[in-house]
Amino acid sequence: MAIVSDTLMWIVIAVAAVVVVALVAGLIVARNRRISLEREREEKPKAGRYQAGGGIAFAPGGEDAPPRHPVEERTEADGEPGVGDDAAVPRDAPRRGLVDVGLPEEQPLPQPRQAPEPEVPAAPPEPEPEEVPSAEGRIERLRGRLSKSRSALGQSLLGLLGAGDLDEDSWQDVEDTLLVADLGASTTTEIVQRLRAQLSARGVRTSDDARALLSEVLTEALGADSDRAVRALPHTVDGTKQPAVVLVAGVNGTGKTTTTGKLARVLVSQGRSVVLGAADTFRAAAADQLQTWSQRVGAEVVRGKEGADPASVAFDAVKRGVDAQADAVLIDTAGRLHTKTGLMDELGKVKRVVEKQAKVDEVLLVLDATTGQNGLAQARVFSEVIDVTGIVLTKLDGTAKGGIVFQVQRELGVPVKLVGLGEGPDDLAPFEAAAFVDALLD
Ligand SMILES: Nc1nc2c(ncn2[C@@H]2O[C@H](COP(=O)(O)OP(=O)(O)OP(=O)(O)O)[C@@H](O)[C@H]2O)c(=O)[nH]1
Repeated sequence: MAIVSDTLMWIVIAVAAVVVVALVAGLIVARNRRISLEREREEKPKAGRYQAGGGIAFAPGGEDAPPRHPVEERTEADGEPGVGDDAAVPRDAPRRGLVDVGLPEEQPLPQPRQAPEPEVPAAPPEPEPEEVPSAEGRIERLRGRLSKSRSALGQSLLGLLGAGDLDEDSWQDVEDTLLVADLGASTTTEIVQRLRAQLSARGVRTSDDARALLSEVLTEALGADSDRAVRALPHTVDGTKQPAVVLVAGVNGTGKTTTTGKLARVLVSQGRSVVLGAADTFRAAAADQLQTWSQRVGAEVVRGKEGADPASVAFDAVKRGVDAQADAVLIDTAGRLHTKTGLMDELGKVKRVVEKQAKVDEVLLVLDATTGQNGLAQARVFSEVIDVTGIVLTKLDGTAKGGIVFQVQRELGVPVKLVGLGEGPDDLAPFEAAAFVDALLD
């Protein structure tokens, strides 16, 4: 009897031990599973091979954060969710699911006024910013205005290349065409070499092929991806808003004042506040001309007495811009021959004096496209004195020498940022390599 009860007791103990072991093992497995799931969840966002396709878009701070998933801004037009979307309800679905939206806090109803407020004299109406055509519109204009350059460069090149196999004489003609259009010797040699290599490699036979090749080679020679943004927007220094300072320089009559006025017009039309500095104190008419522009576009102008030190006028303009928290200060300087050392020194001084209180963000050298090779000599000297950051090529509407763009950029390493296409207030366009080449070849 005792033996039977002992055996029973051992069986019970063994079963209990097996149950305890099974429970512990089960707990450990369950715990491990949970941990591994959490790890998986932690590691997901690393997305190892993810490569962003485009640059980060920035916007000025201080604005209300947009809703996290603004349905109306989703780009999927075909009902498929895009990258980054949650399981989006397609645009064309009859009903969207529930979306959490923030409700505006209850506002107290406006109380009727007890007593009429004292009358405040009405402020004079703000001058309406004049409407400025879009960049696309300007490029269209560029197409139209470049007719002369077109016949000189694009059409002759297309005629030559589209003719099929080229002999040495024909290549000589291609070279001459590029030289006549002011592309300069080194750019011409480089372009011809590339054309020769590609023409046979690609087996170019039709005029469409020739056009595509020419367009590619010329666009590349212009540096399609150069940074051509004009630094004319404000920035912050030690928490304080600083206007962008733009210095406009060049030889006499290239179009500095006109370009300064046109640029101010574009900025003001985009809601920017602009102070113009009339640092051309040689010619009273120049300051008057800038003042007229300022009235026309709704910008403030700072000018000195005739014959005043241009550096001090420029200094005052920047000071005014800083004090008034303007967005940009555009300083128009007097025309000067690059060969006159004294005048070039004076220009260097203007920049140095301005920099005592604010960095000069953009130094625009205005070149007259009709002056061809001479423009290059000017650009070199100006660049040495004031460290040019961008070129404005004016009067492209009246020249067959648009090719100077290639040379200036190549030799100075400074991008052409703007082009002048006429005397009108809207005849200033951004320079875009592909569009420019298109305009040459169309
Ligand atoms: N066709 C054409 N004319 C232009 C263009 N830009 C300026 N002009 C004209 O060129 C002339 C000289 O322009 P300004 O702006 O006075 O030149 P500036 O460089 O300020 O002259 P200075 O102060 O004397 O050195 C004016 O008649 C302008 O209307 C352009 O892109 N195309």
